[in-house]
Amino acid sequence: MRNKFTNVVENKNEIKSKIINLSATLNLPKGTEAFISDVHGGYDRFSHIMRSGAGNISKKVSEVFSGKLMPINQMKLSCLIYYPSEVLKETKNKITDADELEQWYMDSFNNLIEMLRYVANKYPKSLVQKAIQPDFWDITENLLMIDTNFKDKRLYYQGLLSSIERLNMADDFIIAISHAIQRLAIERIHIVGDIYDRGSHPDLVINYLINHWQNFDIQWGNHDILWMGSMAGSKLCMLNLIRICARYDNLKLLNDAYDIDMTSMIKLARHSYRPLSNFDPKVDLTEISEEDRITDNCVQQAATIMQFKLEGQAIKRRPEFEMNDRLFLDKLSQDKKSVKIDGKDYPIENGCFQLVNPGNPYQISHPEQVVLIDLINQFIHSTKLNEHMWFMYDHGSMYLKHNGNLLFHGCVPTDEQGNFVKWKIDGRNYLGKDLSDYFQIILRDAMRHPTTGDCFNSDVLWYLWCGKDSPLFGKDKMTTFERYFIDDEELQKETLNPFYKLRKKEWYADRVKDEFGVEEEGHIIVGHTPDIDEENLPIMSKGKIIQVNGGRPKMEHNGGFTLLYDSYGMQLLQLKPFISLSTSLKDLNDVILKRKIVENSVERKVVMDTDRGDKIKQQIADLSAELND
Ligand SMILES: O=P(O)(O)OC[C@H]1O[C@](O)(COP(=O)(O)O)[C@@H](O)[C@@H]1O
Ligand SMILES: [Mn+2]
Repeated sequence: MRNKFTNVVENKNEIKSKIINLSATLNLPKGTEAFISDVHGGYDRFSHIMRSGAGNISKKVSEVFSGKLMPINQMKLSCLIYYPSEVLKETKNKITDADELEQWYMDSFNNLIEMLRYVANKYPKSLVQKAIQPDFWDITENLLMIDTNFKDKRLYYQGLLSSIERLNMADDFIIAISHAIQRLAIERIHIVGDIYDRGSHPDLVINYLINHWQNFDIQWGNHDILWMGSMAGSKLCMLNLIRICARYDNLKLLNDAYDIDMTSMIKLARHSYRPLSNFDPKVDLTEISEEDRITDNCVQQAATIMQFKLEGQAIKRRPEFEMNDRLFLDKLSQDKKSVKIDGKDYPIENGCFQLVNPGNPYQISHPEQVVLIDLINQFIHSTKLNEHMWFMYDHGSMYLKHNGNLLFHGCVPTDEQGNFVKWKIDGRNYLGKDLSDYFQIILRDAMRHPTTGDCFNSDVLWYLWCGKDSPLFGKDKMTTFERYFIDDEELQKETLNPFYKLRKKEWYADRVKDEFGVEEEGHIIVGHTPDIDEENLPIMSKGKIIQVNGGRPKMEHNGGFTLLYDSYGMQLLQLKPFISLSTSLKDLNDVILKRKIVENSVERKVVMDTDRGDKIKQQIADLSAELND
């Protein structure tokens, strides 16, 4: 008969076994973290990086199969893991002989299970189970546990595999195992900003994260702010966003992904503007229709002019932003063919100021106002946009401290001497960490209370996009006007904040680390600036600051840099440029061009040394206290 005493003992045993499991987890090797940034809507490339475990899968394949598989077959196995459905389809087309195909399935099963066993050994069983499609868990668990060195077990193992084939589950099983390997190859993914703009599918990047990754975080980039700000009702964020969408032939994205109907804008643009060469979309013009080119071109003009008008109003409303040098519409000559800057006249190339009223140049015309109201209301109310932007908010921050490292997209605004710059706003000075915290509070408030009026929050979010003391922008000015209309490189130049020179100095890196409370061994990991060359190497101040970046789409020499941080240390990976999925499959293209060790751990790092380890230790302490009650 059960009594109270038996229950207490059982309960205590349960607590004890939890403590034992948690303590064992503390000694597992630290999981691999991947840092990537500046995705810029390039979904295919992003998915290619994710599927390859940011380069970690081919590394692990070679660890497991060196000496057993030829390099070309290792590469084939990696590709099967990255793109199981595509490779399966291609293989079935290529191999027509039934026995040969069966052999291929057998080899693939064996190799995949071996890989799964290898990547799973860092995780407790519960996490491995989470990574595997539920209906395949039982079989997978059995296959993982079997030691094929024993003859009986080998027969059992082969039996399982042939039943999978016989029951026509082979393809689904291969796909499920490959996905599980993809997931387990990286424990946590950090996206160091700029998921949005320029590329055509930031929405798919977010959907991918929603569906695939439990473990990731986002540090917002300047471009992400445009999207979150638009949802919060900032018309300036929205106009910049629309201008960039038109500039990269992505207007369709607004309708397809976010149900935002651009008809009113397109009508106004096509009615009031004629195509001009400086507004042609920045894509291969032979790949888009003439209709789309004209629409992109005219919408870009309409959005640009409305942007300059509303910017003028904001600059005048907020003298504390110190952006008077961004006022141009009141400096146009009467015929609008030149502009006076610092007392000098510059000819305007391809002007489009027909909707600018010389008597009141920053005034929005009535037809423009109608379009603005229509669009901003759609942005605020788009269900999908709200879902994605809250997702960005909930998983994101201005900066993050994780496992001893500090992550942010841009910079800490600094003067030439290395002192953090004070930004005076609302009667207070903010600098360094406080400045970033301040922007985060404003963003949260703005998103919670969307409003289309010319409010303070919206103005601050626009400043975060392009103001000189914005930690996400990190440049002295955004020369959009000059770059569209004035053929003068000097005027078009945007100068980086001194942070970017100083970050090569160790003393300065230490100053930033101190400001954010980062420990001695910690690193600072940033994104944002894509220009990597001899002058600007990605590993700075003896590895204290590391630059990751997605590179520019289709750049031939630079596919960007990602960083892996595993139990053995940190490695910076230079990626091959991503051309397209079909090229990668055809050429069996891996992602990595070069690897560079940033740091080797003296001792292999284990979960105990990580933030997750701290949480587990706390859980153990709580359970132990319960035991002693
Ligand atoms: O490449 P585009 O479309 O001309 O955009 C250039 C603008 O983008 C910016 O570089 C900001 O974008 P990034 O954050 O990707 O650098 C501005 O400084 C610049 O004015
Ligand atoms: Mn950026």
